[in-house]
Amino acid sequence: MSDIPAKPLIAITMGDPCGVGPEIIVKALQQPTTFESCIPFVIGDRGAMERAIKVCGSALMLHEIKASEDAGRVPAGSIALLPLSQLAQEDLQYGSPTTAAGEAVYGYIRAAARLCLEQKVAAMVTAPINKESLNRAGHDYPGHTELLAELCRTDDFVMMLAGTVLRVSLVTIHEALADVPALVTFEKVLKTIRVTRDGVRRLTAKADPVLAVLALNPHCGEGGMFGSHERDVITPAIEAARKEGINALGPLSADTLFHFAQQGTYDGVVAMYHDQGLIPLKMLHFDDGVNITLGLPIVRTSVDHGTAYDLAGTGRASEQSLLAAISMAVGMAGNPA
Ligand SMILES: NC(=O)C1=CN([C@@H]2O[C@H](COP(=O)(O)OP(=O)(O)OC[C@H]3O[C@@H](n4cnc5c(N)ncnc54)[C@H](O)[C@@H]3O)[C@@H](O)[C@H]2O)C=CC1
Ligand SMILES: NCC(=O)COP(=O)(O)O
Repeated sequence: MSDIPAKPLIAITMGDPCGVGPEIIVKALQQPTTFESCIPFVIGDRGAMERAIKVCGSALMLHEIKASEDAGRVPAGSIALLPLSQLAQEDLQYGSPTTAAGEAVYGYIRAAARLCLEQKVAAMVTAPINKESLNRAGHDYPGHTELLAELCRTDDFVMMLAGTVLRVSLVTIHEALADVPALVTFEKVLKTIRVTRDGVRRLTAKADPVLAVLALNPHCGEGGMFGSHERDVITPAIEAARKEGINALGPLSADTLFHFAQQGTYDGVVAMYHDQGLIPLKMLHFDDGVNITLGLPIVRTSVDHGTAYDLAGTGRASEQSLLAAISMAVGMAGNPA
């Protein structure tokens, strides 16, 4: 029997205390509509959240809770906060994350994942972190995605960014461009197609979504003149996926594909590397884009942007992507895989 109440409990991790995370959380939780579909609470730091409330000129109060199940009992007009750190002033300097901040951030993510795995909350939504400070604190992960995959003990995870029109998943994520070709293997392409198909089914309720699989090289390698990944790796992976009944098409040239994808021709796009997929995604969906980790046994969504140090402390960062991430998490939690 799960402890999750009728309205889903959503754990929001505060992210880097030196970035815009705390502010966009306050701005999102200021909107009464956020509470219509879920019970959100924040896992983070009191000092950072109090400062964010001031920065945003908000009338919200902080209400500390001791356990996730208390989140539904906080008075209206409050933010439920599960405090997991007590950072010092020097760890709260905008734009200058410290090792202590990196350690705190790690604690928020771990705690949220554990609550999801124990089914005490329906989903976790993450505010942006600084990956360098996470690593400086001794946690050697390129981002939330890989950390969560390890906590959930799975290798079959995929990063997808989704907006109202485009959904793009990535075969390789945070890798130096020079390393990408060696990492685009038959197994990784096939796994990404499979996990993307399952994810798109869950997001769209379409039984047989159409997936466009991108080439790695210009003009799909131009018959081998500009590379052989299309012939040797990507086409065989698409063929294997099609034999499994997955409606995957390609390889398709990345330069033209997004023109058609933005017209709604495909239900999902499988890109070979980070910027190939995320530049068009953010061109179209910077405001409403959501980062989703597919393939986990838990629901995790996130904003599509980073710590935005240039805006931290101004109250000007947009909360739209966080609102979309909360809404997506609520939808996914109500529509199990
Ligand atoms: N999910 C996560 O935890 C993510 C973390 N990052 C981390 O964030 C840090 C900074 O990364 P950047 O590449 O500079 O990307 P960034 O997204 O932080 O900033 C890029 C540009 O977008 C603007 N921007 C970002 N969020 C905004 C918002 N909510 N409203 C209005 N404008 C916004 C910034 O002001 C900046 O001009 C890095 O340490 C990176 O690893 C980046 C992406 C996702
Ligand atoms: N570019 C997307 C990104 O950096 C998000 O990474 P993660 O922290 O969600 O793994």
